[in-house]
Amino acid sequence: MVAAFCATSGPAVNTWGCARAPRGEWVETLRSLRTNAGSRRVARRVRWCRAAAGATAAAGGESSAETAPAGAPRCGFVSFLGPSNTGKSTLMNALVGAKVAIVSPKVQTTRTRVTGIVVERSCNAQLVFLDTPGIFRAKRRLDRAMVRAAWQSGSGTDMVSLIFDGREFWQSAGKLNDTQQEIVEAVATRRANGQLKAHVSLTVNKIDLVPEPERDALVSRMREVVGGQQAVDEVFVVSALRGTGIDRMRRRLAELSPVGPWLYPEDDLSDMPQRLLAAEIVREQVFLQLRHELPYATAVETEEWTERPDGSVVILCTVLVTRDSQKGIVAGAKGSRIKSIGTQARLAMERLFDRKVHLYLHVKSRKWDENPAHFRSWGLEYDV
Ligand SMILES: Nc1nc2c(ncn2[C@@H]2O[C@H](COP(=O)(O)OP(=O)(O)OP(=O)(O)O)[C@@H](O)[C@H]2O)c(=O)[nH]1
Repeated sequence: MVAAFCATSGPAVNTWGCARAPRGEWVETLRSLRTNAGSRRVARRVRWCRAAAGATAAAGGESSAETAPAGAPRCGFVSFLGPSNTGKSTLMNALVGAKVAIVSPKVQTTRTRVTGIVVERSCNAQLVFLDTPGIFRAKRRLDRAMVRAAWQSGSGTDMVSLIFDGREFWQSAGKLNDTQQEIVEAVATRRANGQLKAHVSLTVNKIDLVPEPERDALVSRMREVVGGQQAVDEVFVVSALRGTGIDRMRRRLAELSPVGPWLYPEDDLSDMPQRLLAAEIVREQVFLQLRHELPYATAVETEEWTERPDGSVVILCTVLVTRDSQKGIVAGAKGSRIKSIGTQARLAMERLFDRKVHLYLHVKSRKWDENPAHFRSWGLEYDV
């Protein structure tokens, strides 16, 4: 039994709040490139991109930055690492100036590595951000795969930024929680034994949720507990949601980027394939609209993508749950919820793809979480 719903095209609305209009060339580039290679492939991919572009500068940020001739182009890869729900995706969207990663108040929203690309003119630098799944104590197979992908994403990038929640740190009276502690210790160990050569920064996010008079003391305390463990080179204090500290952070990361040619066309915002972006947009709406009713193992895949002569596109996405009984939760009474998910997702797609979209949604039950092919399609490893 399949529940189906079609959201036909209406007037495009800016539900994404993009700071920069998406462009046709971007969509073309998205089609021709795939980012979500397995996590071990991140380092290889960075090297391959550099070799393909004829770059000569070595990764490692600061040293090459110091010796660079003024005005030389730079290109830096930055990966984010942090506990769930600390605002990594929101931060990447803020740095890129466009919505390329989905965001929800639910933990573990990000399942795969998402790339965001931006040019920082002041340094003639292109920055490529890798947003990763949050780190948490993983028991289930999908969770384990996500956490593994997050840990591995730092290998081979020029910079790693640990994203911690400032309010949480403030509420715990200046103590790191277990996950933060684990991350700091792992980074310090990897740096000490030479496994991690990247520049490491700590980003204290959600500073808007910390009362103003307390902020300086909080950041000093964070520097103390983290810097004292030889884990980080620099601290950024930001509110990704409000945009505070974002320009400064982007500029500094650009200054630290190695000298070398840009690896993507100037207007590119991401190199995720369109089909994957479409599925992510639907998944965001499923997360936002189901909230606490969301079945754990919900996934979305794009089954069809058909271009029409009038320039519009027909997209068929399937929302996958693992049990028949969960289909009704996603569909809602008389299909009202899936209809609303479809409407919001379509509007977001029209904004992002800059064209009319006819979106069809199906809800199916399938044991997708036991299928290695699904994991691979998201760049995750399947363990047995
Ligand atoms: N007040 C406030 N909220 C924020 C800020 N940054 C992110 N948030 C909120 O925090 C929640 C989680 O944000 P995400 O960007 O999805 O967090 P994430 O770290 O990518 O989450 P995972 O995918 O679970 O790892 C969302 O509700 C955001 O709106 C911030 O600077 N201030």
